[in-house]
Amino acid sequence: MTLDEVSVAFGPEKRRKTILSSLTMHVEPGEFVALLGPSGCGKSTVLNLVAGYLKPSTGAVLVDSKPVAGPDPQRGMVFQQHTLFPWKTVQENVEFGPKMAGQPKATAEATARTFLDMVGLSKVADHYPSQLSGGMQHRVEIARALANYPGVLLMDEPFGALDAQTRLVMQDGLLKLWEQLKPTVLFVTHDIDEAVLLADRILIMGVSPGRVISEIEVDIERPRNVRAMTDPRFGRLKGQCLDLLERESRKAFGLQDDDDTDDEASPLRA
Ligand SMILES: Nc1ncnc2c1ncn2[C@@H]1O[C@H](COP(=O)(O)OP(=O)(O)OP(=O)(O)O)[C@@H](O)[C@H]1O
Repeated sequence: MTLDEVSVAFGPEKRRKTILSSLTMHVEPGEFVALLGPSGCGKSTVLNLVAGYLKPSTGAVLVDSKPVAGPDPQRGMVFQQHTLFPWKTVQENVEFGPKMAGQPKATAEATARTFLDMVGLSKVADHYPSQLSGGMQHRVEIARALANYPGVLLMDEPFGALDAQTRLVMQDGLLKLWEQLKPTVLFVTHDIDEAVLLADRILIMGVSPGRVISEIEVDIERPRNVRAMTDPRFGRLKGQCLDLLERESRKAFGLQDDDDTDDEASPLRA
């Protein structure tokens, strides 16, 4: 997946606001990349571009070396808010995509069962979304996206609304699913721990206009689980992310940078 010199601007000509400018990033097939950045820097906009919900004002968005022309089930999106069909059961929600893709009824049902099993929800297949907890609904969302066997999984703060415990379970589950299926993942989060735990690489975005300002390789071996958080490298990587994000967040809020006089020590110089 490649975004090449992408810019996005919204609004009428006189009050046009540039959201992304000359943004370039490349994600290898099967790579797990997290996007971190201050609120409003354009993380969701990047996902919307790759999903095909939005076209760049300039530049190119390529998946499998082809320009993204519009939404495609091969690029599955999982949001923070729930988007399940409330009138369909869990099973029906998950088999919807395979059926729309033309799978025979029995095959679509089997595909849905496979993915519900993977996310540990076979027992509630005949429940309606309203009968499930928030965490369970998220697992259905993930099963629904995966049931299309997407090459690319786009996740927009998928666990942002969950309590800390449920979040750990979901992160562990996602690590396992990713190991099994190896989709390319672009994962937006505000949570530094989550980014370090899950990603192969973290892209830090800056504001005004949004662009990638730095990238951090996560050199903690896989397969991983939540215990990776106790690895000494985890703390070091977290510190690097914090330094970069703190500076960008101050900028986003229009605050003076404490380190302006000490540029040599700035992590941005690394
Ligand atoms: N359709 C639109 N029309 C006008 N402005 C938009 C539109 N979509 C996004 N924006 C603006 O683009 C900027 C970036 O939004 P985006 O949601 O991509 O940021 P983000 O980094 O994901 O933010 P957050 O972390 O708060 O979710 C914001 O200032 C937002 O108001």
